[in-house]
Amino acid sequence: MAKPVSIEVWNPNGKYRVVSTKSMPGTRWINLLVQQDCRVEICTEKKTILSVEDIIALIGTKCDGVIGQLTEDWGETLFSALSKAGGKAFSNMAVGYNNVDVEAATKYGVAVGNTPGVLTETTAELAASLSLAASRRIVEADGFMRAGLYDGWLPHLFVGNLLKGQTVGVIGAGRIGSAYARMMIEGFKMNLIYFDLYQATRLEKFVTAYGQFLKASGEEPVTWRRASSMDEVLQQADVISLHPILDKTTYHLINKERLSKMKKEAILINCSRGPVVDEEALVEHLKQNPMFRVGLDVFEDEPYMKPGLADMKNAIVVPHIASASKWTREGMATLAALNVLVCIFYTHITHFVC
Ligand SMILES: NC(=O)c1ccc[n+]([C@@H]2O[C@H](COP(=O)([O-])OP(=O)(O)OC[C@H]3O[C@@H](n4cnc5c(N)ncnc54)[C@H](O)[C@@H]3O)[C@@H](O)[C@H]2O)c1
Ligand SMILES: O=C(O)[C@H](O)CO
Repeated sequence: MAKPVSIEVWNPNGKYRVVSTKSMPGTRWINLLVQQDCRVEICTEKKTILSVEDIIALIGTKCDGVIGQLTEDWGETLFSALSKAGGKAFSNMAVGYNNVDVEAATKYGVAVGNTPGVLTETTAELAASLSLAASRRIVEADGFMRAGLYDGWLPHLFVGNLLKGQTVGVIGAGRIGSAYARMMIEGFKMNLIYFDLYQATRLEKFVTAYGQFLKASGEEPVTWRRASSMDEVLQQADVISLHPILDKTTYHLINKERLSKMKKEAILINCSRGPVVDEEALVEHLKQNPMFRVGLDVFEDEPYMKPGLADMKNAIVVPHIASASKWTREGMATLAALNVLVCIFYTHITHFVC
């Protein structure tokens, strides 16, 4: 018998039972569920990452739908438990769903949802922030000031890279990759090179039009190029940002060999998923190339960092906060609740991951 898990309950007499494995920002998502006659149970256990056993205890013997988190392992065991409890719906509160086995969900008749779109700009803004922080060495310089080491202006003090006129490389030019590219092009007049399995037509049209606008204003126009291989991006770009999904094709997409193809003073940003980068190889590369810089929001063995990474001055590390704006997090919670409601009321839906 699994240990009971502490919960908070809304609308105790609701007809449908919906469980959220975490408290989520705002109340709109709770109100939406309550208005549709759901009893909402929110896990209040003081534990950041719930185990499969904890979630089985939360699901119990009757559960119509669950809102879960990217830190949880939604595979065969949980979908089988949810299905046994009469559950028809699961939504990840995330756009990435590499923690969800969609095939297993389909086998047990549970529809799966995710939360795309509402986090696009917020995530792209963090990638842009990390790009700026890395190029102008902001975190290093902040540490230097706080340590009381500043004793006057010097021509060589914290010299970084100018972004204007340089090339931004985007790997995975989907929603977030394209939004990031626009920020870097519009904001800093960078040229674009990108690699994706599909053509990013809207992005290309935007850069063409912006280039024409700049030219008409007497400025140097920006340019774009769709690379035929990822290596072209690695060799040519000054700042490279990773935005693909995590799957078999993108696991360790950046490895020792590929790092060696990048410019010595390049900047690498990862706001996608940790395992897209071979983090051990990255630590070694950072040690060998002090002018190479990285900005990381995600880690291979999250929440841990590979040995040595925390000591590297040329690395900026933040704890998976790319989608962490109030508007976005409330939007993700609302979308996750709507996903579950749609699946409870339209039971023929099997999956609609976007
Ligand atoms: N750090 C965070 O907090 C955070 C926030 C949001 C999203 N994410 C991650 O970002 C990912 C992308 O989100 P999105 O909304 O832009 O998704 P999206 O589906 O719009 O974009 C992903 C792009 O990657 C491309 N792609 C897939 N395989 C590829 C490959 N092998 N090589 C090159 N490109 C490839 C796809 O064609 C697509 O254009 C999510 O799956 C998630 O893992 C992280
Ligand atoms: O995939 C996602 O949505 C992020 O990692 C968290 O917002």
